[in-house]
Amino acid sequence: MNPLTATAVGKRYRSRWAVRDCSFTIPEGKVVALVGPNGAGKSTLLGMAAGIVRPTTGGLSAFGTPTAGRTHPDVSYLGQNRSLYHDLTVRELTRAVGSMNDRWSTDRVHEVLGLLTGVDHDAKVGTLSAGTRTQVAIAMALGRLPRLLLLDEPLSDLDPLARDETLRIIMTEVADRGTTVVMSSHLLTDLREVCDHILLVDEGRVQVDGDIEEVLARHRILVGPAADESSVEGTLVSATRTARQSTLLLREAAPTPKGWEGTEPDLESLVMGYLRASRERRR
Ligand SMILES: Nc1ncnc2c1ncn2[C@@H]1O[C@H](COP(=O)(O)OP(=O)(O)OP(=O)(O)O)[C@@H](O)[C@H]1O
Repeated sequence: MNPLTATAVGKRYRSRWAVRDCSFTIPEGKVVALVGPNGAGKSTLLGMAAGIVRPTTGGLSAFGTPTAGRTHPDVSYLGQNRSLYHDLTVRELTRAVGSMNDRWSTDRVHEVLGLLTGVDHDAKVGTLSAGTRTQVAIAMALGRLPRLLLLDEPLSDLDPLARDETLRIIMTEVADRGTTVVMSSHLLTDLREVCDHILLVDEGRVQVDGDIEEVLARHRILVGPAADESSVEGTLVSATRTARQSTLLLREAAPTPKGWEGTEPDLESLVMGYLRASRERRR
């Protein structure tokens, strides 16, 4: 059973669609980079996957069960607001969250916290830095022993060292337990380290969905003379142009024409190309 399947799912807030007609399947054991510009619908999608946001149309299912209205027992979700009890100490929080979950491992929480630098178990959660709070929240999410972990911008308020620690914890979780992870972030270099699947959304719709290596191999960056774009074949995603030179991101490009230089994009240039296209469309 796939950890997550979306079938024509949509969410409308008043007259505006935040997510529209999204269909995709996340295969088991994948680490998925959920990327897209601000306001693309990433948090809304994750909220629906966690059963916290109710879809307007279509639906999502986790391990074959519709997610609307409740979080599947095999799913852990870390929202952007982190939702922790600030008046409890880390130790008390671990006990409190444990008492709310049927399946729970305090040992797993301690194991994760033990890998992090300087988390004081007797400190009140509200006194921790935002970055440490995020790490504590990830430890709580892992304490539920999830088979699917949904993380909404888990790296956003972490310094480089804390980001590295957190990515290692996620990688260890995937390697040891085969957990499927869907993680939204704008930090593409960090995502590239851990993710093997990309889901790129823009204006609420899925633009790119697939294994990162395969997706990159389906795209080309061509650099060549601005006056000679007619010789280029393929689906143009976006372009940057100067008076003399064009840089094009293409999908399903034909062989590189004479006078042009063709390379496979890296994740950053691929996503940048799609974001640029999105900005152009909005203009
Ligand atoms: N509770 C809400 N009520 C009304 N509109 C909302 C609500 N939540 C999200 N939206 C709108 O839905 C759209 C998608 O928002 P969402 O937060 O899902 O995007 P995002 O891709 O996560 O953005 P970011 O990268 O900035 O976090 C935005 O236009 C946002 O303003």
